[in-house]
Amino acid sequence: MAERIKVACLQISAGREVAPNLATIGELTRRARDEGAGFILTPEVAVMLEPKREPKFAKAEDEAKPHAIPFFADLARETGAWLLAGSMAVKLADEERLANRSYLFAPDGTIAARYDKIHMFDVNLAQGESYRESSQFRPGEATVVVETPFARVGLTVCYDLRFPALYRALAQAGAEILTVPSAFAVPTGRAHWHTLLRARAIETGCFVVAPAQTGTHAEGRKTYGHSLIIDPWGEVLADGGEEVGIVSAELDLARIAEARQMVPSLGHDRPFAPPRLVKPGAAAAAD
Ligand SMILES: O=C(O)CNC(=O)[C@H](CS)NC(=O)CCC(=O)C(=O)O
Repeated sequence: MAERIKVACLQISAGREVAPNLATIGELTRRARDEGAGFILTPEVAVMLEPKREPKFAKAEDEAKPHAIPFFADLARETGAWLLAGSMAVKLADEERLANRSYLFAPDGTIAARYDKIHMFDVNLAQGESYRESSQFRPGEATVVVETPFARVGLTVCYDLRFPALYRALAQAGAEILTVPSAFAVPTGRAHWHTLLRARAIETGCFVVAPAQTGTHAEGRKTYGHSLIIDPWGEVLADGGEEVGIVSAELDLARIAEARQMVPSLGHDRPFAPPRLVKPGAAAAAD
Protein backbone atom coordinates (compact mmCIF):
# COMPACT_ATOMS: atom_id res chain seq x y z
CA MET A 1 0.00 0.00 0.00
CA ALA A 2 1.30 3.48 -0.93
CA GLU A 3 2.61 5.53 1.99
CA ARG A 4 1.50 8.88 0.63
CA ILE A 5 -1.22 10.17 -1.68
CA LYS A 6 -1.99 13.71 -2.72
CA VAL A 7 -5.73 14.41 -2.62
CA ALA A 8 -7.52 17.38 -4.16
CA CYS A 9 -11.02 18.70 -3.46
CA LEU A 10 -12.63 20.68 -6.28
CA GLN A 11 -14.40 23.54 -4.52
CA ILE A 12 -17.06 24.61 -7.02
CA SER A 13 -20.25 26.65 -7.17
CA ALA A 14 -22.58 24.55 -9.31
CA GLY A 15 -25.31 26.16 -11.38
CA ARG A 16 -28.53 24.58 -12.55
CA GLU A 17 -27.28 23.58 -16.05
CA VAL A 18 -25.16 20.45 -16.41
CA ALA A 19 -22.76 21.39 -19.24
CA PRO A 20 -21.02 24.39 -17.60
CA ASN A 21 -20.62 22.46 -14.35
CA LEU A 22 -18.95 19.58 -16.16
CA ALA A 23 -16.68 22.03 -18.00
CA THR A 24 -15.53 23.49 -14.65
CA ILE A 25 -15.02 20.02 -13.19
CA GLY A 26 -12.96 18.99 -16.23
CA GLU A 27 -10.74 22.06 -16.07
CA LEU A 28 -10.11 21.84 -12.31
CA THR A 29 -9.53 18.07 -12.44
CA ARG A 30 -6.84 18.45 -15.12
CA ARG A 31 -5.19 21.21 -13.12
CA ALA A 32 -5.30 19.15 -9.89
CA ARG A 33 -3.74 16.23 -11.75
CA ASP A 34 -1.00 18.49 -13.15
CA GLU A 35 -0.29 19.49 -9.53
CA GLY A 36 0.21 15.82 -8.63
CA ALA A 37 -3.12 14.74 -7.12
CA GLY A 38 -3.88 11.01 -7.35
CA PHE A 39 -7.35 11.20 -5.76
CA ILE A 40 -9.63 14.04 -6.88
CA LEU A 41 -13.09 14.69 -5.43
CA THR A 42 -16.07 16.88 -6.33
CA PRO A 43 -18.69 18.15 -3.84
CA GLU A 44 -22.26 16.92 -3.48
CA VAL A 45 -24.55 17.57 -6.50
CA ALA A 46 -21.59 18.97 -8.45
CA VAL A 47 -23.18 18.06 -11.79
CA MET A 48 -26.30 20.19 -11.25
CA LEU A 49 -27.59 22.20 -8.30
CA GLU A 50 -31.22 22.76 -9.28
CA PRO A 51 -33.76 23.77 -6.65
CA LYS A 52 -36.93 22.80 -8.53
CA ARG A 53 -38.25 19.28 -8.67
CA GLU A 54 -39.36 19.00 -12.31
CA PRO A 55 -36.29 20.52 -14.04
CA LYS A 56 -34.11 18.55 -11.64
CA PHE A 57 -35.82 15.32 -12.68
CA ALA A 58 -35.48 16.11 -16.39
CA LYS A 59 -31.76 16.93 -16.07
CA ALA A 60 -30.88 14.08 -13.69
CA GLU A 61 -28.51 11.31 -14.70
CA ASP A 62 -30.21 8.21 -16.16
CA GLU A 63 -27.96 5.17 -15.86
CA ALA A 64 -29.73 3.68 -18.88
CA LYS A 65 -28.80 6.76 -21.00
CA PRO A 66 -25.93 8.31 -19.03
CA HIS A 67 -24.14 11.55 -19.87
CA ALA A 68 -22.23 12.59 -16.74
CA ILE A 69 -21.02 9.05 -15.97
CA PRO A 70 -19.13 8.69 -19.29
CA PHE A 71 -17.78 12.21 -18.80
CA PHE A 72 -16.24 11.23 -15.44
CA ALA A 73 -15.07 7.85 -16.80
CA ASP A 74 -13.22 9.58 -19.65
CA LEU A 75 -11.76 12.16 -17.27
CA ALA A 76 -10.46 9.43 -14.95
CA ARG A 77 -8.91 7.58 -17.91
CA GLU A 78 -7.41 10.74 -19.39
CA THR A 79 -5.85 11.90 -16.12
CA GLY A 80 -5.10 8.49 -14.59
CA ALA A 81 -6.48 9.67 -11.24
CA TRP A 82 -9.04 8.16 -8.87
CA LEU A 83 -12.09 10.38 -9.20
CA LEU A 84 -15.01 10.73 -6.75
CA ALA A 85 -18.05 12.31 -8.38
CA GLY A 86 -19.18 13.50 -4.94
CA SER A 87 -22.75 13.11 -5.90
CA MET A 88 -25.25 13.61 -8.65
CA ALA A 89 -29.02 13.26 -8.92
CA VAL A 90 -29.80 9.90 -10.52
CA LYS A 91 -33.11 8.58 -11.87
CA LEU A 92 -34.18 5.22 -10.50
CA ALA A 93 -36.38 2.67 -12.24
CA ASP A 94 -39.99 2.58 -10.97
CA GLU A 95 -39.35 5.36 -8.47
CA GLU A 96 -40.62 8.94 -8.40
CA ARG A 97 -37.68 10.19 -6.42
CA LEU A 98 -34.02 10.47 -7.40
CA ALA A 99 -30.96 9.02 -5.68
CA ASN A 100 -28.33 11.43 -4.34
CA ARG A 101 -25.53 9.13 -5.54
CA SER A 102 -21.72 9.23 -5.33
CA TYR A 103 -19.59 7.34 -7.83
CA LEU A 104 -15.95 6.42 -7.35
CA PHE A 105 -14.15 6.03 -10.71
CA ALA A 106 -10.90 4.08 -11.01
CA PRO A 107 -8.11 5.40 -13.28
CA ASP A 108 -9.19 2.94 -16.00
CA GLY A 109 -12.60 4.65 -16.10
CA THR A 110 -14.56 1.84 -14.45
CA ILE A 111 -16.99 2.52 -11.60
CA ALA A 112 -15.32 1.13 -8.48
CA ALA A 113 -18.25 1.92 -6.16
CA ARG A 114 -21.58 3.70 -5.81
CA TYR A 115 -23.13 5.14 -2.64
CA ASP A 116 -26.60 6.64 -2.15
CA LYS A 117 -26.85 9.30 0.58
CA ILE A 118 -28.68 7.80 3.55
CA HIS A 119 -29.69 10.75 5.74
CA MET A 120 -32.08 13.30 4.20
CA PHE A 121 -31.79 17.01 5.05
CA ASP A 122 -35.39 17.79 6.09
CA VAL A 123 -34.74 20.84 8.21
CA ASN A 124 -36.17 24.29 8.98
CA LEU A 125 -33.41 26.78 9.68
CA ALA A 126 -33.81 30.33 10.92
CA GLN A 127 -34.94 33.16 8.58
CA GLY A 128 -37.25 30.90 6.55
CA GLU A 129 -34.42 28.78 5.08
CA SER A 130 -35.83 25.26 4.84
CA TYR A 131 -35.07 22.03 2.99
CA ARG A 132 -37.11 18.88 2.25
CA GLU A 133 -34.55 16.67 0.61
CA SER A 134 -36.69 13.55 1.07
CA SER A 135 -39.40 15.00 -1.17
CA GLN A 136 -36.97 14.80 -4.13
CA PHE A 137 -34.54 12.05 -3.10
CA ARG A 138 -35.00 8.48 -1.91
CA PRO A 139 -32.57 7.67 0.92
CA GLY A 140 -30.08 4.86 0.45
CA GLU A 141 -29.43 2.00 2.85
CA ALA A 142 -26.22 0.33 1.67
CA THR A 143 -22.84 1.39 3.07
CA VAL A 144 -19.52 0.85 1.36
CA VAL A 145 -15.77 0.79 2.01
CA VAL A 146 -13.70 0.63 -1.17
CA GLU A 147 -10.33 -1.11 -1.29
CA THR A 148 -8.23 1.18 -3.52
CA PRO A 149 -4.48 0.70 -4.08
CA PHE A 150 -3.72 3.69 -1.79
CA ALA A 151 -6.21 3.17 1.07
CA ARG A 152 -9.63 1.87 2.06
CA VAL A 153 -12.16 4.62 1.41
CA GLY A 154 -15.54 4.95 3.19
CA LEU A 155 -18.19 6.92 1.29
CA THR A 156 -20.72 9.32 2.85
CA VAL A 157 -22.49 12.53 1.72
CA CYS A 158 -23.14 15.88 3.46
CA TYR A 159 -25.92 15.58 6.08
CA ASP A 160 -24.68 12.02 6.85
CA LEU A 161 -21.96 13.94 8.73
CA ARG A 162 -24.36 14.42 11.66
CA PHE A 163 -24.75 10.66 12.23
CA PRO A 164 -21.51 9.50 13.85
CA ALA A 165 -22.56 5.83 14.04
CA LEU A 166 -22.22 5.61 10.25
CA TYR A 167 -18.59 6.81 10.38
CA ARG A 168 -17.77 4.48 13.25
CA ALA A 169 -19.19 1.54 11.30
CA LEU A 170 -17.15 2.47 8.21
CA ALA A 171 -13.95 2.83 10.24
CA GLN A 172 -14.57 -0.43 12.10
CA ALA A 173 -15.06 -2.09 8.69
CA GLY A 174 -11.54 -0.92 7.77
CA ALA A 175 -11.96 2.57 6.29
CA GLU A 176 -8.84 4.77 6.43
CA ILE A 177 -10.12 7.76 4.45
CA LEU A 178 -13.71 9.00 4.90
CA THR A 179 -15.18 11.18 2.14
CA VAL A 180 -17.91 13.76 2.86
CA PRO A 181 -18.78 15.65 -0.34
CA SER A 182 -21.16 18.41 0.68
CA ALA A 183 -23.35 21.39 -0.15
CA PHE A 184 -23.66 22.73 3.39
CA ALA A 185 -25.98 25.56 4.33
CA VAL A 186 -24.25 28.77 5.51
CA PRO A 187 -25.67 29.16 9.06
CA THR A 188 -25.11 25.50 9.94
CA GLY A 189 -21.73 25.49 8.24
CA ARG A 190 -20.56 28.46 10.25
CA ALA A 191 -21.71 26.87 13.49
CA HIS A 192 -20.91 23.17 12.95
CA TRP A 193 -18.92 22.24 9.82
CA HIS A 194 -15.32 22.30 11.11
CA THR A 195 -16.23 20.84 14.49
CA LEU A 196 -18.24 17.91 13.13
CA LEU A 197 -15.64 16.98 10.50
CA ARG A 198 -12.79 17.16 13.02
CA ALA A 199 -14.81 15.07 15.46
CA ARG A 200 -15.38 12.34 12.84
CA ALA A 201 -11.61 12.25 12.12
CA ILE A 202 -10.72 12.10 15.82
CA GLU A 203 -13.32 9.45 16.69
CA THR A 204 -12.32 7.15 13.83
CA GLY A 205 -8.58 7.78 13.38
CA CYS A 206 -9.29 8.32 9.68
CA PHE A 207 -8.39 11.06 7.24
CA VAL A 208 -11.54 13.04 6.44
CA VAL A 209 -11.80 14.62 2.98
CA ALA A 210 -14.77 16.96 2.49
CA PRO A 211 -15.09 18.78 -0.86
CA ALA A 212 -17.73 21.48 -0.59
CA GLN A 213 -19.92 23.66 -2.76
CA THR A 214 -19.44 27.38 -2.25
CA GLY A 215 -21.12 30.70 -3.08
CA THR A 216 -24.55 31.64 -4.43
CA HIS A 217 -26.53 29.24 -6.62
CA ALA A 218 -29.85 29.33 -8.49
CA GLU A 219 -32.68 31.12 -6.68
CA GLY A 220 -30.29 32.61 -4.16
CA ARG A 221 -29.34 29.39 -2.38
CA LYS A 222 -26.03 29.86 -0.61
CA THR A 223 -23.47 27.25 0.40
CA TYR A 224 -20.71 27.49 2.97
CA GLY A 225 -17.55 26.43 1.08
CA HIS A 226 -14.53 25.62 3.30
CA SER A 227 -13.63 22.27 1.72
CA LEU A 228 -11.56 20.54 4.39
CA ILE A 229 -8.86 17.89 4.51
CA ILE A 230 -8.28 16.65 8.07
CA ASP A 231 -5.73 14.19 9.43
CA PRO A 232 -6.54 11.30 11.83
CA TRP A 233 -5.48 13.36 14.85
CA GLY A 234 -8.06 16.02 13.94
CA GLU A 235 -5.65 18.58 12.51
CA VAL A 236 -6.90 20.60 9.52
CA LEU A 237 -4.39 20.12 6.67
CA ALA A 238 -6.24 22.37 4.20
CA ASP A 239 -9.24 24.72 4.30
CA GLY A 240 -10.67 26.01 1.03
CA GLY A 241 -12.14 29.25 2.34
CA GLU A 242 -14.88 30.61 0.08
CA GLU A 243 -13.26 30.83 -3.37
CA VAL A 244 -13.80 28.39 -6.24
CA GLY A 245 -10.67 26.34 -6.82
CA ILE A 246 -8.56 23.38 -5.73
CA VAL A 247 -7.93 22.46 -2.11
CA SER A 248 -5.20 19.86 -1.76
CA ALA A 249 -2.97 18.11 0.74
CA GLU A 250 -0.59 15.21 0.82
CA LEU A 251 -1.83 12.43 3.10
CA ASP A 252 0.86 10.54 5.01
CA LEU A 253 -1.00 7.27 5.62
CA ALA A 254 1.33 6.29 8.48
CA ARG A 255 -0.52 8.95 10.52
CA ILE A 256 -3.51 6.59 10.74
CA ALA A 257 -1.69 3.92 12.75
CA GLU A 258 0.06 6.62 14.83
CA ALA A 259 -3.22 8.25 15.85
CA ARG A 260 -4.86 4.90 16.60
CA GLN A 261 -1.89 3.81 18.71
CA MET A 262 -2.06 6.96 20.80
CA VAL A 263 -5.83 6.67 21.34
CA PRO A 264 -7.16 3.20 20.44
CA SER A 265 -10.80 4.09 21.16
CA LEU A 266 -12.00 2.64 17.83
CA GLY A 267 -11.47 -0.81 19.36
CA HIS A 268 -12.88 -0.01 22.79
CA ASP A 269 -16.62 -0.15 22.19
CA ARG A 270 -18.48 -1.84 25.04
CA PRO A 271 -22.03 -3.08 25.09
CA PHE A 272 -24.29 -0.92 27.22
CA ALA A 273 -27.91 -1.09 28.31
CA PRO A 274 -30.49 1.34 26.90
CA PRO A 275 -30.68 4.50 29.04
CA ARG A 276 -33.05 4.23 31.99
CA LEU A 277 -34.92 7.44 32.78
CA VAL A 278 -34.23 8.17 36.42
CA LYS A 279 -36.51 10.50 38.34
CA PRO A 280 -34.69 12.18 41.26
CA GLY A 281 -35.94 10.84 44.53
CA ALA A 282 -37.20 7.60 43.02
CA ALA A 283 -33.71 6.50 41.92
CA ALA A 284 -32.53 5.13 45.25
CA ALA A 285 -35.67 3.04 45.62
CA ALA A 286 -35.25 1.53 42.13
CA ASP A 287 -31.66 0.42 42.83
O1 LIG B 1 -30.74 19.65 -2.89
C1 LIG B 1 -29.99 19.06 -3.65
O2 LIG B 1 -30.03 19.12 -4.88
C2 LIG B 1 -28.93 18.18 -3.07
N1 LIG B 1 -28.96 18.06 -1.65
C3 LIG B 1 -28.37 18.95 -0.82
O3 LIG B 1 -27.77 19.92 -1.19
C4 LIG B 1 -28.54 18.62 0.64
C5 LIG B 1 -30.01 18.68 0.95
S1 LIG B 1 -30.77 20.24 0.61
N2 LIG B 1 -27.79 19.49 1.53
C6 LIG B 1 -27.42 19.08 2.73
O4 LIG B 1 -27.56 17.91 3.11
C7 LIG B 1 -26.82 20.15 3.65
C8 LIG B 1 -26.66 19.70 5.10
C9 LIG B 1 -26.39 20.83 6.00
O5 LIG B 1 -26.22 21.97 5.61
C10 LIG B 1 -26.31 20.57 7.47
O6 LIG B 1 -26.31 19.40 7.91
O7 LIG B 1 -26.26 21.55 8.23
